[in-house]
Amino acid sequence: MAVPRGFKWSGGVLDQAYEKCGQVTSEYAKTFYLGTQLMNPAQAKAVWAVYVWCRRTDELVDGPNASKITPKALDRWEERLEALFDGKPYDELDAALTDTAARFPLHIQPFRDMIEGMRMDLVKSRYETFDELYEYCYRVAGTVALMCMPIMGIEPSYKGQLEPVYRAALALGTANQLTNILRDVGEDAYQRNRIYVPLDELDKYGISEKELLTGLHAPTTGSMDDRWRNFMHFQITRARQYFTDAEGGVDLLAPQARWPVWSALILYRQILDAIEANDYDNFSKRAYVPKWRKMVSLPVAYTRALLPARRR
Ligand SMILES: CC(C)=CCC/C(C)=C/CC/C(C)=C/CC/C(C)=C/[C@@H]1[C@@H](COP(=O)(O)OP(=O)(O)O)[C@]1(C)CC/C=C(\C)CC/C=C(\C)CCC=C(C)C
Ligand SMILES: [Mn+2]
Repeated sequence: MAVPRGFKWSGGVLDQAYEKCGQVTSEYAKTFYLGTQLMNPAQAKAVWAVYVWCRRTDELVDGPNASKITPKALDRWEERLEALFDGKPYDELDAALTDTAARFPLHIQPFRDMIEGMRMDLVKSRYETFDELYEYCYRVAGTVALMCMPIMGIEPSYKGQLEPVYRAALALGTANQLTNILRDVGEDAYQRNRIYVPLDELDKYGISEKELLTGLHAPTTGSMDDRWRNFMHFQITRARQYFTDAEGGVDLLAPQARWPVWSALILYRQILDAIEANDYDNFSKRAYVPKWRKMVSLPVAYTRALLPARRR
């Protein structure tokens, strides 16, 4: 709900707004939420505010009202973004992000870029090449890394270039989104007529667009077609490479950010293992990481966060 002109966002109202952001994060993204528990309270609240803005942005094109969303609605959402960075939030959840942007050196551009990624979803349902897909991954996921970096911070004793750290951060966003895409191939094709995997790569493996839209089970056995297995093996190898590229940057983050980021990295990467374990059937099965495996991964992530690479 919009607030009256001139309303002052302060104290209790802001506390409530952040509390709501925390609730939404814990409900929709338990692992991210858990990760924020190791940060100091100001950082945790800031990540919740960013999370909620990202979730609301994604909901515009993927949520229950998605079929009614027009480019105009995204223009309006972008105006709200500009206003909230200008200190004039529209509602209390926006106000939490306004406050976050005043406390941390957030830049507005990754937020704008994410909206641009959602605009792509409104008009584009096929990607010809990996370069095109990479651009989409940057917009909807690499941007998340850029939004979070100023909140998480860099290891204080690190005196090197920032570029490798940011490269690693972008790699993690890309890896996560490629993983999302590989997990959801069937759902995206059947329910949304969307194909994110590059068409020229499908073609290289002798797979047509039409086959992908109907599912690639072998007609006699019902198991996966070998062309699809080989194609998926290639896609998974590339996604794993992005996770590996991200690893090098985690030790360069401020100590309290390392555990959450290792957790996100290790847990998301396991979705790729789960796709393999399903014999690459991402048409009739949804790859997921069981709760017990998540629980085992958290101490592993913690140990990695404590031990820099050279002592691991
Ligand atoms: C040096 C180094 C490695 C630094 C780390 C930098 C960093 C913090 C990277 C985080 C990268 C990250 C978590 C990316 C999220 C990617 C993602 C899941 C994007 C989703 C897009 C669209 O997906 P789709 O519609 O295909 O999928 P669904 O079926 O809808 O899931 C998004 C949904 C875009 C919106 C993103 C979010 C809602 C998640 C935002 C998350 C945070 C702000 C929390 C990050 C916090 C921690 C602790 C990592
Ligand atoms: Mn989505």
